[in-house]
Amino acid sequence: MTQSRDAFEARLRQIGADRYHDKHPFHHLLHGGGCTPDQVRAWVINRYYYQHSIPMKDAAFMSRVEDPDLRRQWRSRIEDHDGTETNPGGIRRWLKLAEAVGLDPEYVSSTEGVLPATKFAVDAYVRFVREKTLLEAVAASLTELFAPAIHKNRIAGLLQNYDFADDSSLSYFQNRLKEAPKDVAFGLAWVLDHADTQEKQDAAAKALTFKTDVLWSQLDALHAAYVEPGRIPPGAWQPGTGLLDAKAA
Ligand SMILES: O=C(O)c1cc(C(=O)O)c2c(n1)C(=O)C(=O)c1cc(C(=O)O)[nH]c1-2
Repeated sequence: MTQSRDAFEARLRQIGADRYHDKHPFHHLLHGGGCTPDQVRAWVINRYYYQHSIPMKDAAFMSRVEDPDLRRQWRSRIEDHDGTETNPGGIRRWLKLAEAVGLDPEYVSSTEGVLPATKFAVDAYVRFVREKTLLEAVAASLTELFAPAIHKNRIAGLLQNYDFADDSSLSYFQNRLKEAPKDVAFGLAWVLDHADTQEKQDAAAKALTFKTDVLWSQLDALHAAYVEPGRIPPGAWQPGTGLLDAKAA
């Protein structure tokens, strides 16, 4: 049976409550101050791959949209990450964080050393958005409903626990707190408007579930490689490499 708008929204929110990556042990370690400097670096290197792929995902989405009003709404997402003449954009802000934790931003932006599972998961998200219906693509972006809470926790946890954390190094997250709410309000309303049959509601819920898997599996890979059991796959980043100091020396 097709759910009411409110019941369907509650179903989507429950997916986040059950499966969002704020529950992953790696995030508890990171936000609680339990990560070593190298574990923080590994997170920054791998998460960069997500950041660099998000605008490509949004461009893939826009390339399939025929409605100029929807494209107009969507394109600010690309500018938020890639920047404009007046805004450095999220990718540059992420590289500031990379420098603050002692990484060479050129190394990080080369995406060498990214874990294979990170690439598989993130590339699967871009492919999903390229190939599935527009409804499924927008529904997959709705994990951002749950992101402001994790960004707030992260800012507070990093400021409290790590010397590298300050307004400049954490500017990526401060900005997302301003940018994400408008995106997600639009995306949620669009999904609620367009998922008007049971079949479409099921497909949207499945897309959001898929996206929680994309996020969770990245942290599983990070945890296995750099925390427990510490099995770094061939070709992935080795602590002691890709550092700023090495470049200065
Ligand atoms: O730090 C996080 O936990 C987190 C999660 C997510 C998300 O839920 O997909 C995004 C972001 N951050 C983020 O910064 C971001 O720009 C973003 C874009 C998207 C998307 O799917 O279009 N998700 C996310």
